[in-house]
Amino acid sequence: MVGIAIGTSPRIRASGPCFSARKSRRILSSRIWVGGIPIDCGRKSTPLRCTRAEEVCKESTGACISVTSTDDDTANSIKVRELENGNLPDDEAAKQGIRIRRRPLTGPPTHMVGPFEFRLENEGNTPRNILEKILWDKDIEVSKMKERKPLNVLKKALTDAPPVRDFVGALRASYQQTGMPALIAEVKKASPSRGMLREDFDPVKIANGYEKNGAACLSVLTDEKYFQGSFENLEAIRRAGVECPLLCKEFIIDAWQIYYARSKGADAILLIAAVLPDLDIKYFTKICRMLGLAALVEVHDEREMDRVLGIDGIQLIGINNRDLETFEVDILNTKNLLEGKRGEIIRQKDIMVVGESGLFTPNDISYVQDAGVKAVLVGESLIKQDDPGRGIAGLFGKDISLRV
Ligand SMILES: O=P(O)(O)OC[C@@H](O)[C@@H](O)c1c[nH]c2ccccc12
Repeated sequence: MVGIAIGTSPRIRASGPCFSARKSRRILSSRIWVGGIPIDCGRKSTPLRCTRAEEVCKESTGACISVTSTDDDTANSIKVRELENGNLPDDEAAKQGIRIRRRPLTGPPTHMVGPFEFRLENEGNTPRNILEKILWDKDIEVSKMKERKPLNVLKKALTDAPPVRDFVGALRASYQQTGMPALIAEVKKASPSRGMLREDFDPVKIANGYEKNGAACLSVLTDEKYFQGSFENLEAIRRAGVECPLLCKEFIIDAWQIYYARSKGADAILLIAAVLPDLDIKYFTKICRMLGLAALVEVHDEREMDRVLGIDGIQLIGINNRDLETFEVDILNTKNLLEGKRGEIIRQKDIMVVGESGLFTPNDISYVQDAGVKAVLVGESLIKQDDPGRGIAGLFGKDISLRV
């Protein structure tokens, strides 16, 4: 049985993962059990399992700890079960067809015991594919960032953020004016699937070139480790006076990241259905609405599309032609997912669909347009050109810039 305390109580007791905290609700130490062996993880917090209830708690406390009510209510008993078996969120995700595990089930493979580093690799702590690896690293990165800037501090910084721009409005306006899919042009230096895309990478220059040549919106990669992007790039582009609304291209797994993106000038964020269960998508889109941000909800297969179509209030769906687990690209995917009943629902709901990835030629653009997309997200084929901005006319087969 697990005893958990909240509010002014200083102690949290748990069987299984064990956390202790003091009044400030900052983690002092954590101990995990690996195969029955207790391992102290030191004073700094290791990534903790964060569930919906905790996100809500963190929203108000700005702290990252695993707490819940002492009341013996339903929420509490769910929480207790989570702590006991340690993998309820993944079970929930699995029911929705999500194969990606958000964190190593048995903790990270490396542990320090005294001066020695031990690597205990097993099925539960070895990522099964690149997407899983990215997310496990992201989880650690985000918990460190949150320690440095808790949510309550971050929220205050929002007042200094540049005003939000209408991302969906800009896409719709461009589509209407040009009769071609609106372009979200991506500022992307490298990717795990394609390696280095552009050595001489000047994000502001590239962004200006895109804007001048007819992009409706821009997408800026902010992940450093795998895409060599950064939040500095996002901020710099906004500060340089680029008017196109900006999508923060990040692996969002925590509400905190949405506030952070906004504080850095984002007008839209990406939510990946292959990673996020429905509850997260609902919760994150709610936060987006609160902050005035657009959410581009990305799907890759029929099941993800059906899940997302079942969620109210989604305005923007991206169909990724690239499978993020295998990196296979097939633009047929866009067509398949828009056929029949799904296409009808999308039209009824007036959802704007964005065709993403693997678009290189005017033929590709008309192919996805015929399939029903009203916007496209393009990175590689533009960024690799000598002049990425001027590459736009080549991609569309005509000049789509209407700006003087
Ligand atoms: O460079 P491409 O093939 O034109 O793809 C752009 C964009 O679709 C791709 O970067 C992307 C789509 N969804 C993502 C999720 C995470 C990182 C990157 C992506």
